[in-house]
Amino acid sequence: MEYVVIAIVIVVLALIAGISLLVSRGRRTTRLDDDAASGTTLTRPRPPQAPEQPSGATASGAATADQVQPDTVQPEAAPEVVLPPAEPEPGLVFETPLPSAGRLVRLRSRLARSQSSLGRGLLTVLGREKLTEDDWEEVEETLLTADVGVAATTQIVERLRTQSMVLATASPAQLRELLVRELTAVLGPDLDRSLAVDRHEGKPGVLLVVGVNGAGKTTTVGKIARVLVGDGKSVVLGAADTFRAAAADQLETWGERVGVLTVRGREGADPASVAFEAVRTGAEAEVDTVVVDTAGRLHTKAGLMDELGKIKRVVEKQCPVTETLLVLDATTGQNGVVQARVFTEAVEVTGIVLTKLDGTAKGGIVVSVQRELGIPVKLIGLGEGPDDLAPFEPQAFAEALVGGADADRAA
Ligand SMILES: Nc1nc2c(ncn2[C@@H]2O[C@H](COP(=O)(O)OP(=O)(O)OP(=O)(O)O)[C@@H](O)[C@H]2O)c(=O)[nH]1
Repeated sequence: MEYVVIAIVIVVLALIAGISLLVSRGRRTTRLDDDAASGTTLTRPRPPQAPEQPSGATASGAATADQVQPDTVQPEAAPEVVLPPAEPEPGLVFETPLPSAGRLVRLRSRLARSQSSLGRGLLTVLGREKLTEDDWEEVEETLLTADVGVAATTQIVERLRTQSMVLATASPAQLRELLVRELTAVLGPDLDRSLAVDRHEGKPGVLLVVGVNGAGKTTTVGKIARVLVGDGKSVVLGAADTFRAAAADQLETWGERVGVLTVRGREGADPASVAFEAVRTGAEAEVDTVVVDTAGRLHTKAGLMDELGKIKRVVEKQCPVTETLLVLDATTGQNGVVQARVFTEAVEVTGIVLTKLDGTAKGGIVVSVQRELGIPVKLIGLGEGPDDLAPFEPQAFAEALVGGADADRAA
């Protein structure tokens, strides 16, 4: 009799284990409300099933944490439980973006609008046989129209003027080379543009992303996640823009595509608590980087300072904020720089992301933004595609603006 009872218990347990395995496999995301601070929910994509995963596809560290561990010890008397194969869920194969190095070169044709107005404009004038005062004025005007700014324009014109003799005899290729050199010089080639996103002293790097709504902030956070995953890092995203519910959905979708966990708040939740939770989760999962998106409502400067200051203070109870990126829309020109200043006064910005450079002929804005704010441009947005975000490289950028035989073909 005892044996019969034991056998029944074993069969029941085996069935329960089988059913729970099926349920967890079928889910697209895992809700972790119990783990979360009040007002916060976490979702993470299910790790891809081995047979569906293309070679090279990987999930970042956090996403693998909830993999189901079926009980491997089978009691002798238990009958075999045959589970039907898990239904493959469409769209759940994680993407592995290419590493970020060299992206600007690959995307240089996106700067075609700036290239034709700035680069070609300058080459046309400087290619003239003998440069008159009118020609120099044209050079100046071309640079100013491209938003290079007065100080840098003066510097470039002065330096070019001292090389008039060289210009007079230069071949088109030499002219391009000279122009690339002068543009590179005003782009701050020696500025440190590395992103402080690595783990340090046993804690993840924390990247705070701030900026005016509509500048492309949430999109940029999603693209940054892809850059980091492409560069082999594990990432957790924090959707601390709780002002607009769609922003969190948007971010979650970006995260899901590359197997990155997103920590989000319920609508209207305290942004600082979401940021705190994201960093706590990232620290526990021992990921490399936690990227936190923030709301950018430009209500009052005091309000903005309070909100960003609180997020930073609360986050830093666990880990220091290692990088604060300000997202700016390149198409807003000087207006954008004025708005940017408010953010730089509210929080210590360590780098600029200039978005929508593909949609403007004013590529010179990189120069003026850096000079006016005294902060290096670290990343540039060159389109709406998921991998249209590139690390900023002064020389490659100057080359793209001036154009060469290859660049002309690509454009
Ligand atoms: N052409 C182009 N469009 C971009 C770029 N970056 C972002 N965008 C677009 O800009 C629009 C606004 O982007 P969001 O990420 O929603 O802007 P946001 O700043 O987060 O706005 P909120 O979520 O309201 O705070 C979207 O249509 C993006 O696709 C870029 O580099 N080039």
